[in-house]
Amino acid sequence: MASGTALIYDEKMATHKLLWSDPICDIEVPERLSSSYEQLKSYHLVERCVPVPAREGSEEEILLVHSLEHLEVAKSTQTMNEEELKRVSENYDAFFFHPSTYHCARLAVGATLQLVDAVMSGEVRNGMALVRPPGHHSQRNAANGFCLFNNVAIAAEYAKLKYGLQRILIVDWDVHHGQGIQYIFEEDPSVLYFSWHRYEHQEFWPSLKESDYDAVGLGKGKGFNINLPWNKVGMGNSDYLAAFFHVLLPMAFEFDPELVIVSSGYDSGIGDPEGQMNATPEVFAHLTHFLMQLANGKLCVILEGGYHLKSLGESVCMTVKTLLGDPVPQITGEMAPCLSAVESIQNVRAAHKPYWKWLAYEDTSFLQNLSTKSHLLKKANSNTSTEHETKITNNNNTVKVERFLELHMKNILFPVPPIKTATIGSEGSEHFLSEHVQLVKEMDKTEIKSLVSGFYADLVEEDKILLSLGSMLAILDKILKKEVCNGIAASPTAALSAAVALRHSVRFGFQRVLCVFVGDMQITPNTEDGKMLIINICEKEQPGKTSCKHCISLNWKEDAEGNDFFSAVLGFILPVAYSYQPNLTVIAVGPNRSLGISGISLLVALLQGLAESRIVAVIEHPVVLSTTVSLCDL
Ligand SMILES: NCCCNCCCCCC(=O)CS
Ligand SMILES: [Zn+2]
Repeated sequence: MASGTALIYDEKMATHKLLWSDPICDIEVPERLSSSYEQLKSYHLVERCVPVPAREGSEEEILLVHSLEHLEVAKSTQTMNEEELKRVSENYDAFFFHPSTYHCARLAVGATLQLVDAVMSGEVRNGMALVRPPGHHSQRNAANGFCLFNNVAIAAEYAKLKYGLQRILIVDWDVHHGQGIQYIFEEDPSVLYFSWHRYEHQEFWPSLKESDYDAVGLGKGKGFNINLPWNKVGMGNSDYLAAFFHVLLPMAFEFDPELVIVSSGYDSGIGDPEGQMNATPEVFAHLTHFLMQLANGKLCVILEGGYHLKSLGESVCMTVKTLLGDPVPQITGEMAPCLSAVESIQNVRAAHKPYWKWLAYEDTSFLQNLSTKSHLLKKANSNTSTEHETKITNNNNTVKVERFLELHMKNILFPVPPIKTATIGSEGSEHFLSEHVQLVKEMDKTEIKSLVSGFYADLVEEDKILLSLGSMLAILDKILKKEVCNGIAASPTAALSAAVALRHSVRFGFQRVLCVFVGDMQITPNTEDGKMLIINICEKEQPGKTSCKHCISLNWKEDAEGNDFFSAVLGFILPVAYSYQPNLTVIAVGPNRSLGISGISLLVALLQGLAESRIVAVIEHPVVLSTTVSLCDL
C-alpha cells in the first residue's frame, strides 16, 4: 500500500486576477491560493507532505475535453490589452481573462495531472493540488463561473487513457453545481459524478433545470450522474454527513471506483459569501476520511471554489491533515439533518432507484404526489422555519460568523498523538505491522486482578481469561490517557473483554462510549445510565433479548453481494453512531462473526471518524493481524 500525501502548489497561479470592476467575479482573488498555502505552513502541514511540482498541461491534454476553438480563444488572450480582455470575457457567464490567465489555467491542468500520476504510480497514496483558476463549471467550448479549463474532467479522461481505468468517482462538494463536469460525462458510465449544490428550486446560479435530482445521466450513463440540490441555505454538518451516509457512500461502495477525484470547493463551508451554508471546517476532515476508504486510498483532491479566506484556509488544512492520516476531529452540534435536506436526499434516492442494487428495496411511494409536494413545500417554506435557522442572514450575523471562525479555529488542529496504534503482539509480530504501531507490554496478573475484581470477578476465574483482559486493559489505558490513538487486542472471549472495556472506560470518566459488537454477545452490560451505546450486529434473533434505548441489535445474515452490509453500516450504524457523538469506540468481534474480514476492516476504518479516532478493537484470534493493518493504516 503506497504511503505519503502529495501537495502541489505553484505561486505563479496567483498572477491571474481581475483587472476591472466586476461585482460577480471580484471574489475570485489570488490570495485564495497564497493564504491557503500560508495556513498549511502555519500548521506545519506543508513539511509533512511530499512536494510535487506543477507543470503546464499540454494542448493535447486540454483537447481531451475542450474544443480546439476554445483552446485557441484562450491562447489568443495572452497578448490582449485590458479592453480586449474585457470584451472577450463578456462572451462568458461569470469569467474574466488576465494576460496570464491562459498560462495559469495550463498550470492548473498540469498540477492536477501531476497529482494523478503521483497517486497512480504509487509515489504517494493521496494528495491535494491547490490550483486556480478552478475548473468544474467550464465546458467543452466555453469558460464559465471563474473556470477556463475543466481540471478535474481532464484528469478523469487522462487517467482512463493513461492507466486504462474503467471506474472513476468524481465527488464535487463545492457549493455550486459543476455543470461542466456533468455535461462532459453524462453519457459515460465509467465516470460516476456526484455533486451537491445550493439550488433553492433553481433560483440559485447557474439556475439550471438539469442541476436537479432527476438529472441521472443519459443513455449508457444513466445512474452515473448524481445531483443533490440544497433548496435552502444554512445547511450544516448534519446535512452533509447525511448526504454521505444515505446517498454518496452506498453508491460509491457499490460502484467500487479505482480512483477518486474530488472537485474540492470550500464555498460550501461556513462564512462563504456564495454558499451561505453553516458547515464547519472539520466536516471536510470527515468527508475526506470517508473517501479515503475507497479505491485503496487513491484520492486526488483538487481545489475549486471557496471565497472566505479564513474558512477556506481552515478547511484546506482539515483536508490535508486527514489525507496525512491524522485522527479526525470530533464533529459537534446537532446531528439531525433538516427537513429540506431529507427531502432532497429522499428525492435523489428515489430518482436513482432503477440504477442501483443497494436501492432495490427503496420505498418511493412518497413520490406520487411529489410534483404538487415540491410546489407546496416551496410555498410553505416561504413562511415556516422548520429548517436550521440561518445564522448568517444579515451582516451583523456575518460579524458573528467571523467571531466564530476566529474563536473556533485556533485550537481545533490539535497535536497528533505520537503513536497511532498499540497492540500486544506475540514475539515477532511487530514485523508485520507498520511503523505506526507500538507494542505494549502485558499487565501483570495481580494488577489485572485488582483492577477487574470490582467488575466481573465472578466471571473471571480462569487465568487464560484474566491474561486476555490484561492485554486489552493495557492498551485501553494508553488510549484513555490519550498516549495512543487506537489499539487492538486479541481475546478468547470478545464479549467479556468488551464488557470490561466499556465499564472501565466509563469509570475512567468517559461519558459516551460506543460499542459495536459483531456476533452474538453473551453479556450485555447495563447501559441505562446512557454512558454506553451498544450496537450488536448478530446473526440471528436473540431469543428473549430486549432492545433497550442504548442497546440496539441488528439482525444480520451474510448475503451474496455484501452490498447490504454497506448500506447497513452506512445507512444505519454510522448515522446512529455519529448522532451519539461518542468519545471512545469499542469494536468487538465475537466468535461466530458473520462479516468477512474486509467488512470488519471497513467497519473499523469508518468508525475511526468518531471520537477523534479513539477506537479499541477486541478481536477473536483469527482476524487479529488484518484488522491491525486497517487500524494503523489510516
Ligand atoms: N445574479 C447573477 C449572480 C452570478 N453569480 C455567479 C457566481 C459564479 C460563482 C462561480 C464559483 O464560485 C465557482 S466555484
Ligand atoms: Zn463554487
